[in-house]
Amino acid sequence: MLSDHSVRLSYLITCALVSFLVYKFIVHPGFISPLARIPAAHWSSPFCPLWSWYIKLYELENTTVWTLHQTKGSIVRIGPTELSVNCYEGGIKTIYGAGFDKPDWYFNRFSNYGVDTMFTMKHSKPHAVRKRMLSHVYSKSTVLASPNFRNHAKHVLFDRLLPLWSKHADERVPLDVYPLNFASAMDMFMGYQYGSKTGSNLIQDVEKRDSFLDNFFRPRSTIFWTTEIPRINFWIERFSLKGLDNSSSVAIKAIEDWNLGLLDRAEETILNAIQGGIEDEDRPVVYETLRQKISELSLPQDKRSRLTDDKRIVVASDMLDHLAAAHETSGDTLTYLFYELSQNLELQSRLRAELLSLPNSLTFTFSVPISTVKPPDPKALDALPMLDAIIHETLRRWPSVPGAQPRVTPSPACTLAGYKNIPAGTRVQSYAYCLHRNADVFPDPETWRPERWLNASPTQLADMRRWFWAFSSGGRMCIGSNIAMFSMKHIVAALYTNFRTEIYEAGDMTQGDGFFGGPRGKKLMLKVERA
Ligand code: HEM
Repeated sequence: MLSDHSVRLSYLITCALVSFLVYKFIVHPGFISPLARIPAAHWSSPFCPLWSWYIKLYELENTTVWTLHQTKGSIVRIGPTELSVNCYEGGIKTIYGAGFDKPDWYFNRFSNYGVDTMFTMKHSKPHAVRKRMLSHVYSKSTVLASPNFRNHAKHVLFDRLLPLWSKHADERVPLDVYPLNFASAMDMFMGYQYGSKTGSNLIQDVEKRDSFLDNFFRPRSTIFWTTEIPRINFWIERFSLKGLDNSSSVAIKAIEDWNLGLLDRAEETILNAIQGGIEDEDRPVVYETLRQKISELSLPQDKRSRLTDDKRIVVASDMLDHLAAAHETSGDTLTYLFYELSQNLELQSRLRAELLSLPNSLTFTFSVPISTVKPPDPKALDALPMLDAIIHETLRRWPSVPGAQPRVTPSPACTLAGYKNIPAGTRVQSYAYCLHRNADVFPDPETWRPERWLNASPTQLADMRRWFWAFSSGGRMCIGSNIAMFSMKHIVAALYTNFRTEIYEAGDMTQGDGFFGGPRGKKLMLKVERA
């Protein structure tokens, strides 16, 4: 039998515990925390993350958060310690401009081989070291002046892409550009990354393309669990239940192994180059740069040294991240661009006139040997206003990374969107999907209208540039934005110099609601005609 004392003590302990829990999980987050003043997305948001998990799991996040910003203002509390911020001053300028750290979310979702990439690094100091290694190779001046890129782009366009489109035009067979655009973006990028010989040829090798895309997209079905609630997956794996989806692990492993194979071939190219030299086109520009910086070799004396295993994996992890970043984002952008342009023949004619005004236009015929083709001056191509406006408008209306880019507030507390004392450790995020729909900056935001970039006053244009967030902003903004823009410009210029397109059959073109945002229907069949 328990004594009266023990009963009273147990009673007191229970009361204290309940009071503590009520205070910690209800009173403090709902009424005392500085976050309590911020409009809540849902009545439960201050107390538990279930609502936030729900909109993510069911792929409703971007659209729901945008609806909330329209009614509740530029800052909304999505979960107990999770905020969405949709403004420039006190918003993206503070969060991303000041370089708030990244949460584990990035490592959980984007690390390769179990090691960090530049993209997944949490803290700004190690990130800055890695970024310094790569910023030169991805700078606009380097990309525009690169003999590798110039020769490789000519090869991809004139040997692979234009002949394929010509065949569809001549035989009047509709072309599904959805998978092809991933291939075009990938082939363009990987020549710069690993060299023309080692890089992919997914435009022509359809079997490899299908297998790569299947492996690449398969883990998406479990991405919510592995990134938002990784502990659940961890415990399931621990109890030998094989994780939530074993086929995802198999797919990830296949891609990681493929990338290691490419990396080893690029390594051989560098080691062999000491004897025979190396063609510009075959130089693995990005790989060679990072390999050299990571291994701290001082070429050419140490050119024969191989990377140690741990350094090889560090380089491989970043290389895989870059090729993944390059093909999906640019592929989706090209698909939406073709979708919009194919509904506007008049704009196609204006674009074609601009492209044909280049001193060396990208005109293609089967009878002209590729060795005699002189591609346009990179700076002249880059400066074409209509081409630039069409790509910018596509990235605005259909940003291929529309979703949340989470960061963690620093210590001491900060002010966001006019709300003071936001505690350290709060997850804060903005969405290109929402920023790009600000009607004060982009009137009639749902309409794809490239002219808005051409006709804006200098003040409007400055405002549009501040709110244009397709590549993010600040120290963690996309390092590949220049090569992405330049690759897409080459592809669009080559195709619309030579062809006219109309939609033959489109799948559901509604944008996927996640971090990435490709068309849900995964199909865009075009009718292609010679211009
Ligand atoms: C249309 C094409 C592209 C778009 C729209 C795009 C968009 C973005 C965005 C929004 C971010 C920031 C994401 C975040 O912080 O959550 C980012 C980061 C990044 N992107 Fe891209 N990207 C594109 C192409 C590329 C290409 C071609 C590369 C190849 C190098 C690349 C490599 C990266 C890397 C390495 C980061 C991480 C940067 C860092 O943390 O410092 N991206 N990209």
